[in-house]
Amino acid sequence: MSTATDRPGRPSASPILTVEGLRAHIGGQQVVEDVGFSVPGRGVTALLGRNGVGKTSTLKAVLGLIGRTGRVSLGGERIDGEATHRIIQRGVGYVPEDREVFSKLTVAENLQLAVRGKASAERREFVESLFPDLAARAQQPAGTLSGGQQQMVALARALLNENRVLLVDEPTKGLAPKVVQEVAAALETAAQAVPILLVEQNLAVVRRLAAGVVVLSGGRVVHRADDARALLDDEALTRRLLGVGSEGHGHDAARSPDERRPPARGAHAASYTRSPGEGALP
Ligand SMILES: Nc1ncnc2c1ncn2[C@@H]1O[C@H](COP(=O)(O)OP(=O)(O)OP(=O)(O)O)[C@@H](O)[C@H]1O
Repeated sequence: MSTATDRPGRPSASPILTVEGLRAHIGGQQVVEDVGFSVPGRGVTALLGRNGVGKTSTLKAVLGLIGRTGRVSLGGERIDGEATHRIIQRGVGYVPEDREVFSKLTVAENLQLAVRGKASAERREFVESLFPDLAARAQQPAGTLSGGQQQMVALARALLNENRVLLVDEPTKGLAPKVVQEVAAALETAAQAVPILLVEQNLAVVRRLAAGVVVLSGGRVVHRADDARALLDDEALTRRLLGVGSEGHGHDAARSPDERRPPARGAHAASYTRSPGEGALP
């Protein structure tokens, strides 16, 4: 069933996903400790933090892919008691960090396998307009695609379904600067149709896409704000929370003409966890 939050141009701002007191463990190790935040019913919310602070684990805990306790609500209804496949059926789309395409299957087969029920013609057209390259490569084995093209397949799979929220884990990781911009553009358009919780290490992409921001450290939320740019504009705070300054990482096109400056060398590819800087963990 389609929902108001799921239709392009008709989003809702009330929280679609709420997480309270979330704790999760992997092999006996506590990796998420008392995490709480909410994802508004529109736009992109960034989940940030240095390497190993629990971002991926938080997404997996929401989906019930790892052992967890706490409350997870989708559109006000508890889903933490449900199995992962039910949570996904309810409309929580997941684009994992490693993309997980079926390499021997074609692009078309990868997309067909992912669709729950039947995608509407409107939705197929929306996805095709976002990723025209995939239609041209429909019969190509997914394993022969570039990393960027595989990322497009992973995003297309999630977008073909009528999800109420998407959890997208490091979609630009390892991609060339030009492809990073293509993936960011696709996410920007996708976010008009479905709210996104985005784990992303490229701060230029965060600046371009994110409205709200949640920062983790040591499995806990250490910063939460409705305005991601307020964090990124605060050089000292960004350095303290993420270990790298935001200077030179900003998406130039997103700045006013007065603010524009030549990008720092490697700015588009820069990620905060690759250059830890001198900031201490808060
Ligand atoms: N399969 C696993 N087995 C054991 N420990 C794990 C496993 N996966 C993650 N961890 C540990 O859980 C903690 C959180 O990892 P997680 O991948 O959630 O962090 P992250 O913030 O997403 O990191 P990154 O930015 O590097 O992807 C880390 O200490 C990590 O070593």
